[in-house]
Amino acid sequence: MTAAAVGLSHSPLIGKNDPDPEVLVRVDRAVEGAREFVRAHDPELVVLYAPDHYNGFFYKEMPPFCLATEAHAVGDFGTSAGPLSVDTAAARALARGVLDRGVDLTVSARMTVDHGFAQPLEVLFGGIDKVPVVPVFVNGVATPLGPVGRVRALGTAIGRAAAELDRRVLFLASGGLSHDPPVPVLDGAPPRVADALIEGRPPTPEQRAKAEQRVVQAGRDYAAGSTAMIPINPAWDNRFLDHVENGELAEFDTWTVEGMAGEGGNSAHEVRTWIAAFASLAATGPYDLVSRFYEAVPAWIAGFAVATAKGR
Ligand SMILES: O=C(O)/C=C/c1cccc(O)c1O
Ligand SMILES: [Fe+2]
Repeated sequence: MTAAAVGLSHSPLIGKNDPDPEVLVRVDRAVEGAREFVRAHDPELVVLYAPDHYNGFFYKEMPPFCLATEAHAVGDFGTSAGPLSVDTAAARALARGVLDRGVDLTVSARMTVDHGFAQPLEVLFGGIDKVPVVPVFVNGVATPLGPVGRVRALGTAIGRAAAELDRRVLFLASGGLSHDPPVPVLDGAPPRVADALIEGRPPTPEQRAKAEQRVVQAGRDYAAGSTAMIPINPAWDNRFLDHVENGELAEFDTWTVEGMAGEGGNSAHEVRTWIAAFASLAATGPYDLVSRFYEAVPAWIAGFAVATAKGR
């Protein structure tokens, strides 16, 4: 089996609240490098690990992970709406393989996903329906969260199961690194907000537009430094990338939920997608990092990273 991995930060503020042109040039160059890497790998299957931001998963039932045998995107923040081209047979095989290896997994036969899934597919493949994909939701937003070691176990089990498919696979992670966007929190939320987070009633277009405008404004405030949000933490982000580069994934088992939020902000847990993807690649054999890019981009509320790796 030939396997590769890409880690890619997402931000719904890309194109809506952009940083200085020289930052954009550096990011674009890194993203184009990832596109070339993916083109050269020419994956027959993409296993996409991404979080959700209360568009598909709600507190009525909030699984730590969920693998989809079918999925459609809501089209938030201007990303595409509609079905992803899920490889249902491969998804079922991976779900079976994960459960057989003793890792509990929720399966969805109709998963709703947001920009966390749609953006990396658009950026790397030109659309949400261009490549056979198995979407895997990894909760990185809605506390309480379990130990990071369980994410690594999930990624390892998926990697081993994927190896049995005997296809060229790309493990793709969407999210992170350090960042603290104004995603609502259930704890202490006013009853109307709590009800929305629990029940997940679809917002009206007006409600969605208002919520998205709030995030855009937060990006402006973050960039201006006039905010109480936890700052982007380049030292923490680079420590994270060092461990990924060196294949020291077991190190993340010692990281705590509280420590990660304290150092990297409440959405730093999105790095769980990276841990899952690189654990999947590591489960197929030793890997080498091919490229690594990092830049703190407050306008996007993102410790923005792009990394590519392939099995030896
Ligand atoms: O409000 C949301 O749905 C998400 C916002 C956001 C902002 C910046 C970086 C991210 O990873 C996000 O999900
Ligand atoms: Fe996010």
